[in-house]
Amino acid sequence: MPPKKPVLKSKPSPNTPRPNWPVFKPLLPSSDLALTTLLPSQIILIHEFFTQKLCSTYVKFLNTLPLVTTPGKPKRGDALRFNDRYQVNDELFARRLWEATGLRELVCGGEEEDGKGGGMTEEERRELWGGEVVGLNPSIRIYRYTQGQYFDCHYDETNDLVLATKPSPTPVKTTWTLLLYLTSPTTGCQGGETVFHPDELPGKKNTVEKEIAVGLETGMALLHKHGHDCLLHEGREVTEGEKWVIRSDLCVRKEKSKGVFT
Ligand SMILES: O=C(O)CCC(=O)C(=O)O
Ligand SMILES: [Fe+2]
Repeated sequence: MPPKKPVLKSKPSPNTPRPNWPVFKPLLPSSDLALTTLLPSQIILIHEFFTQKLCSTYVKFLNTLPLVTTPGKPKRGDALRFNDRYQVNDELFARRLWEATGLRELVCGGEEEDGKGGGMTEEERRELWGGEVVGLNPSIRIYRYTQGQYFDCHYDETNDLVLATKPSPTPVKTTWTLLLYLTSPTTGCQGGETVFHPDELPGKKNTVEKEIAVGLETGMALLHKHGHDCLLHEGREVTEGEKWVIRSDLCVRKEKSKGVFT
């Protein structure tokens, strides 16, 4: 049996103060954004989710945060990642990223589309996203990769969370990873592709025949399914310049059946 591939565990740090994030301006009108399927039910892209100008504003701002270089040597079973990171629990920012950018309409369908946005029915959306998407994971992770840094092959795991919604909290689980790239070759960053690999785990039905390398594009968002169906993937080594990423996850409502949340 091949060795078990590491799973990425994310630990939010509850006491980090909320950063004074720049406003999301300028953005393209949400009607100009679309979900582009790269691999059905697995990898979806949103080109120009952030404009180039907004990305450059964010990179300048994120540079002022106290990023910490992750140690080259992970704990047993953790993925080897080597980058500079900042992690904060920020429900407000997660909500803004969900509501003020057009992401919610893209994922859940807009009102004007009569509940059938993007040609998908309500049922198809639930099937695709793994339930009713209610927002983004408040655990916001910022990555900076400089020359020679990378994120080794791993799977992203599902997390169970409780969102602090009003009037009552909402139990959720994460189902898809969101990566928002703020830099690319046009800003002087070479390498750093997110690469999905075939994997040889016995009985794993969600795999790819050939590797899929997604090149960086300034302002592009990438969504990929995680948890049980996660594809083996890596953040390839950056060979020049800096790669900046904002990471969160889609959260779906946990269904309560027979008194148990699933
Ligand atoms: O930076 C990348 O391209 C990949 C990041 C990643 O895989 C993760 O955050 O789990
Ligand atoms: Fe990952």
